[in-house]
Amino acid sequence: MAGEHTDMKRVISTQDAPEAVGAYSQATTNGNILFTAGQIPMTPDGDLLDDEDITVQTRQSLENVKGILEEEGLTMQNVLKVTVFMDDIEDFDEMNDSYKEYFQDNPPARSAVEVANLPKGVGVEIEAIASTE
Ligand SMILES: C=C(N)C(=O)O
Repeated sequence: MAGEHTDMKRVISTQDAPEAVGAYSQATTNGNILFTAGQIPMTPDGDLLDDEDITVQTRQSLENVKGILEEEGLTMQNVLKVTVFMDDIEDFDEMNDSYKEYFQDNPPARSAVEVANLPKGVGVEIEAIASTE
């Protein structure tokens, strides 16, 4: 039947990424595809790295993405699409250098954009869409 849904939405929760700082889940999946929330440079213990340079902030954001994927038995190789939000596009090269550490071969599609402000005053926020297969 058209519009029939066979896979239910499921919320993913892990201690390997920071708790949500607002009304959202760390990630959701329907069993085929997984969406992470935008990950900011906050450690799983809740330490905010907003004063660190973009290299460090990018690494922590991606460590959080990685932690969420690992909760589901996935790796960064499962990632299909990434969106990187920065509060200053001049940070692009620095962000990209750290980013490359996580996606060496066949990197996912990506959009990288400057936005006016990010939650908690951080410099970067990164979200990912991954295949669960
Ligand atoms: C940090 C977020 N992902 C949010 O506030 O939606």
